[in-house]
Amino acid sequence: MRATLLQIDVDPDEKITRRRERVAGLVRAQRGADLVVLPELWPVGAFAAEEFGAQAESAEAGPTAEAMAAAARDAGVWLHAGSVVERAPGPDGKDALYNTSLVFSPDGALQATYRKIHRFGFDRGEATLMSAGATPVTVRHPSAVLGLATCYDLRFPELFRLLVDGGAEILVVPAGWPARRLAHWRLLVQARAVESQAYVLACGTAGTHAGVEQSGHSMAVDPWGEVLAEGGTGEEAVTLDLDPARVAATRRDFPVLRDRVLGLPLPQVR
Ligand SMILES: O=C(O)CCC(=O)C(=O)O
Repeated sequence: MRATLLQIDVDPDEKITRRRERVAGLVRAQRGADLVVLPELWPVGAFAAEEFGAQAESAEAGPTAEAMAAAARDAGVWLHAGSVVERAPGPDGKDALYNTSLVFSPDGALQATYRKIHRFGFDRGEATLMSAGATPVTVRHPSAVLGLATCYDLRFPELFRLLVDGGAEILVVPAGWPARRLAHWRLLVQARAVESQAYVLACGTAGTHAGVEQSGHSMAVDPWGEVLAEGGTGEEAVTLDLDPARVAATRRDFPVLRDRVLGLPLPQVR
């Protein structure tokens, strides 16, 4: 299985309409890949909070969804199109924003959406402007089950446990990770692969937007925790071959997941 992570430079001087066209062109150039992955919020920029409202769109029929559906169809590839700022009714029926990932099959059909569960920013940015998703999502690709997570989700292993329990073999993580915490990124991507005994495909952005330098360093890690491919800091396509059968083989030969003990009580301070 051939996968390509498209590490996009989110340049605030590039118009979003232009970036959409450019990224669609990059996806179209990936004919022959089995899976193409884009980063988190690449149209607007993960830290461009002041633009989230103006750039919010429908996850099913917005300009990014339409451009990415067409690009996936033209290239004949499965496409994890990263995420967009989705505008949709919240649980109370009022207008809400979500950080929503989109996955397309090669016929251009939207196979899955995933609303980021853990919002980043503490009391600012995404954490205050966006609503949280509440549903872990897995997607059946012809070669493997994909488990979806987004950026800050990487810090929450309990989500990845649920994805593994849901059958995930390849964990796909679009991100807009700051360069300041590159060491955390590399460690967490590898940790999620080792503990899940799964591939992790983690696709970040390049460049600096809203004053936040992005880490780049998109990574593909195998179920043993080995880094198969890693990007630099600029825009680039990181391509690698992976063998989904290695997930079951690793879980069989080193059966850590089988040894989980569930339902333990909370410890009492003594
Ligand atoms: O957890 C981090 O350090 C970065 C997370 C982040 O940038 C995000 O989720 O957008």
